[in-house]
Amino acid sequence: MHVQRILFNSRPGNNGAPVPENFRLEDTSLQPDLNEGEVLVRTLYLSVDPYMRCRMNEDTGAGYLTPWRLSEVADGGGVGRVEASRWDVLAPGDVVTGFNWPWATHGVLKGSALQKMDPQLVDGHLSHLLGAVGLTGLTALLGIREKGHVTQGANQTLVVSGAAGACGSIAGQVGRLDGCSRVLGVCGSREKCAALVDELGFTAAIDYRRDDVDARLKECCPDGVDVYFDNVGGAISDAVISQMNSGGHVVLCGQISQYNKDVPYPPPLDPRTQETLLRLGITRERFTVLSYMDQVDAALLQLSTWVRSGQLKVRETVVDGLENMGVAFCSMMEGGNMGKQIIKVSD
Ligand SMILES: NC(=O)C1=CN([C@@H]2O[C@H](COP(=O)(O)OP(=O)(O)OC[C@H]3O[C@@H](n4cnc5c(N)ncnc54)[C@H](OP(=O)(O)O)[C@@H]3O)[C@@H](O)[C@H]2O)C=CC1
Ligand SMILES: CCCCCC(=O)/C=C/[C@H]1[C@H](O)CC(=O)[C@@H]1CCCCCCC(=O)O
Repeated sequence: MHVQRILFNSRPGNNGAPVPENFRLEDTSLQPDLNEGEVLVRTLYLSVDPYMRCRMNEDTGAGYLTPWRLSEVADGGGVGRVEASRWDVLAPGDVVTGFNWPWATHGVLKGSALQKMDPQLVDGHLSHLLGAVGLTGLTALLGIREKGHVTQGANQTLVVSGAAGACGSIAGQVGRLDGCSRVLGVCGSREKCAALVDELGFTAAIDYRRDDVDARLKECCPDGVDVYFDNVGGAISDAVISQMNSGGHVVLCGQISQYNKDVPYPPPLDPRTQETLLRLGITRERFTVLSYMDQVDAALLQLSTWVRSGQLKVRETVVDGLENMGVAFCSMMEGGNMGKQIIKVSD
C-alpha cells in the first residue's frame, strides 16, 4: 500500500532553533502483511510537543528520551484507527493511541505498545486524546495535584507560565477548579492574554513580550505567589519565583525557553533564584507525567467529565496534512499555537 511518512532529515545543532527542513516527506510503500502481535493502523492525528526538540539532538539530555536517528521516520504521540490486527486485544475499527507513533499515514505497530481508547471519553473529538483528555491534560492535572499542594479554601495564588499552550491552558483551569482563588497566566501575545481571561477563566494574564513582567506580577498578585506551574524556565521563572511566598511550591513541568540551548535538563538555575528557593523553603520538584501512569484511568475520567460538562475549556491549533509536521513543530516552538498543537492526518 502507498504511504507517506516524515523522515528526520538533519539536526539543528544543540544550540539553535529548528527549521522545517530538519524534516522531509517521503512517498513509499508499506507491506501490510502482519506478523503475530502486530496491528495495521491508519493515523488520524499526531501530537506536536516541545520535548521533540530534545530528540533532535544526538544526546537528548534526558534519560527517558531517545534521539531521533537521521533518515529514519520521526515518531511521537499519535491516535488512529485499527485497520487489521493480529493482536488479540485489538480489532478493526478500534481507536488506539501510542507514544511512539510513526509520523506516517499508516503504520504497522506492535499491539502491546498501543492503548485502546473509548471515543465516548471525548465525545468523538479524537484529537482530545492527545490533548486535554490525553497526556497534556494528565500533565496539568497530576502536576497540580502531585506537586502543587493546592488546597480548597486556602486563598492561594497560582501563576502558570506557557499559560496559553497545551499544558498551561489546562493547568490554570485545574488550579481554579481545585480551589486557587487567583490564577495568573504568562504568555506571548495580547490575543492569548485575552483568551485566557475571557474564555478560560484566568483572573489575569501577562504578555511577557510586551509587558513589564515584574510590575504586572506585583499588580496582579498583591498577596504574592503560592504555587507556580513552570512550563518555560529562564527569565520568566526567575521573575515569578522572586515574588513567591515562603513555603510555596514550584511545579517543574518543563523549561521550553532553554530547549534550543546546549544545557542539560533541567537547566541550571540562576544563583539568585536558587538562593530564594532555599531561603523561603520553596519546593521545586521535577514532575514527569510518565511516573504517574497508575493514576491515568481516574485522571482521564476526571478530565473527560470536566470537558463534557463545560467546566474545562479546550483550545487546539489543528493543522491539516502530514506534510506540515515540520512547519507546525517549528511554529509551536515559537508560540504559533493556542492550546494543543495537533496535525490532522486523515478523517
Ligand atoms: N513534565 C511532563 O511530564 C511534561 C512536560 N511538558 C512540558 O510542558 C511545557 C509545555 O508543553 P506543551 O503544553 O506541550 O507546549 P505548548 O502548547 O505550551 O507550546 C509551547 C509554548 O511555549 C511558549 N514558548 C516558546 N518559547 C518560549 C520562551 N522562550 N519563553 C516563554 N515561552 C515560550 C510558546 O507560547 P508563547 O506564545 O506564550 O511564547 C509556545 O506556544 C514544555 O516545557 C514541555 O516540555 C509537556 C508535557 C509533559
Ligand atoms: C528533556 C525535556 C523534557 C521536558 C519535560 C517534557 O516535556 C516531558 C515530556 C514527556 C512527558 O512525560 C510525556 C510525554 O509525552 C513526553 C515524553 C514522551 C516519551 C516518549 C518516548 C520517546 C522515545 O522513544 O524517546
